[in-house]
Amino acid sequence: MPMDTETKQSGDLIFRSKLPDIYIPKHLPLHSYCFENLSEFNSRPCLIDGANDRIYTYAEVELTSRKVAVGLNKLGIQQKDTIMILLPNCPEFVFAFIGASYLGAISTMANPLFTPAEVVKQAKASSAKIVITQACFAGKVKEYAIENDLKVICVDSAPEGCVHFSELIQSDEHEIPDVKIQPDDVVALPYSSGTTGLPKGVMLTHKGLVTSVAQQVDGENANLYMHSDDVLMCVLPLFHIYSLNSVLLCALRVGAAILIMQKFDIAQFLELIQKHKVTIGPFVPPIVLAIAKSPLVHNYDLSSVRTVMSGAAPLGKELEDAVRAKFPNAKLGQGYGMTEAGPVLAMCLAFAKEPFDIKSGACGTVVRNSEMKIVDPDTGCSLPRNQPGEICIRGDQIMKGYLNDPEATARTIEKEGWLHTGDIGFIDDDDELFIVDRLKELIKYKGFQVAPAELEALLINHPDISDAAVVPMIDEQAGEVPVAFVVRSNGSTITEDEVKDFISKQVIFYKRVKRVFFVETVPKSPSGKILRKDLRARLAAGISN
Ligand SMILES: CC(C)(COP(=O)(O)OP(=O)(O)OC[C@H]1O[C@@H](n2cnc3c(N)ncnc32)[C@H](O)[C@@H]1OP(=O)(O)O)[C@@H](O)C(=O)NCCC(=O)NCCSC(=O)/C=C/c1ccc(O)cc1
Repeated sequence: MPMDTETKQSGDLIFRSKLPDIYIPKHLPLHSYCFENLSEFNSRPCLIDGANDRIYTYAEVELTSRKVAVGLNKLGIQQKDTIMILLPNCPEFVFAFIGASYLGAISTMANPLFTPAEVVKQAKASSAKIVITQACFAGKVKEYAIENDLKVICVDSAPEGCVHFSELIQSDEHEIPDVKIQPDDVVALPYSSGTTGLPKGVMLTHKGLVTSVAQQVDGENANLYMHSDDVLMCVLPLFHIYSLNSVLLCALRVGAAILIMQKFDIAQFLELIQKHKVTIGPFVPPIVLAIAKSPLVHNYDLSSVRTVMSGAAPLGKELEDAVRAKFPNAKLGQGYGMTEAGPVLAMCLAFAKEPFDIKSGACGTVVRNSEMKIVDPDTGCSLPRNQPGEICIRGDQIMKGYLNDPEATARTIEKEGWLHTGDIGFIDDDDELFIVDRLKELIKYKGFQVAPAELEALLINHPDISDAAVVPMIDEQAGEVPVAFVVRSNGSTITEDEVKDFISKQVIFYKRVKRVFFVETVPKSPSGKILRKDLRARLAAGISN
């Protein structure tokens, strides 16, 4: 029976899920919640390492994670300390994250392909006490580790001065310290720039992540139905919240198998789907595009796949339709997430155990045990159905705030608990959410965040550049790429290639500036805010140098 999904509360029009609220055991620490039903699937596969077919059962994963907790503790990690996980997808990522949770410690995750400066910035900002990485990335933190007495743990081999991960696992799991974890304690600290500014530590709590996972996979009619016979493709990086939450944590909760792939390669990807009979594919639009375009797809049997989910960036209707044909037995739909929102705000109801009809182009319906409103960005007034405005969400799943940044937190979460997403969308007559635009500055390259402010700060550091603004440019492969509008210093003849090289040396590949446009001035509001809309309009109109 569909329930009333729209209510009025102190002048606000509030939208809720079509699914009834459920009981969520939000008093449990994240690991206890994930492993609550462990006895039902102890001997089932939990992690499958796609690189070598090694299988870790649920019992093994739980035990290893507890041993790692003790091992970390022996290296000095205590409750509320932060560890940095600087790893591509691999079983050790999971052991480290869950192990830290057992200790009441916090994991901050970073892309191992970050430049040394980017890694050190996050390690410093998060006060990480240990870095867990691969030997080939250890050099990125070597100097910082020596200067700050940080321990570096490597999962493969241990270069001089590093500890081998296997040492952590040698501990006796019974020596786990008896910590009292509060629901509001932080467990994960991903970095995101939110609606404006530089990347900030997003404090996600035990209660927040338990709530988010429950909103997806718990309840009689789960919104994102999965079970212990499912095999999830884990190709999206676990260092971002999409994969960490909607793949790893959701799968652990229901006892599904997680097929780990370290790097996306279309042939290997299709091979792994066929070989391990993957049933659920949480993807992003560039992967959907690769599947839609690859002639290899016809050589593989993809009939095991029953759910194809796309998130982290908008998926065009044509692409959605094109990929539908490739998965004969799959339901295709979108989820909508944002790191700060815990992350899932809306989920496709065609994925429910008792599915609903959905429209292509929608990014789901607001999750249960949660409230959504659409507000006029100018007046702050809430808007009715079919009228686009800023999407706001309220619920136990949202972040506790930004680490050490109460001002940015206050700008993002209102006193009444509403989190502002910076995305513009509307809810239609069938409760489906459609995103149509973005208020926030963020650029999304294949679902990776690029903060314009970060690149602008680097650009104006160059002596030949007096001002700069960075905005997204539409790109078929990546969705968006960062491009820069640059004001040369007096007399400077700096070229586009010189500017690009200057940035490339300092940032990870997806933050590289793809085009540079030289301008006389950067358009700004009277208060000095860059008028990004004007620059985006100039790009759309076709600018040339
Ligand atoms: C798998 C993708 C789609 C494609 O990968 P790719 O084909 O390797 O292309 P890339 O452009 O990413 O990487 C290419 C470059 O990186 C290099 N590279 C690449 N991985 C390697 C490597 N492991 N070693 C070494 N070199 C490498 C590669 O060599 C190459 O370098 P270069 O040739 O110099 O450009 C990749 O872009 C990707 O993982 N994107 C997704 C990012 C992501 O997870 N975002 C989520 C953010 S959080 C969020 O928005 C939440 C939303 C949400 C929504 C719904 C929900 O339910 C929940 C949440």
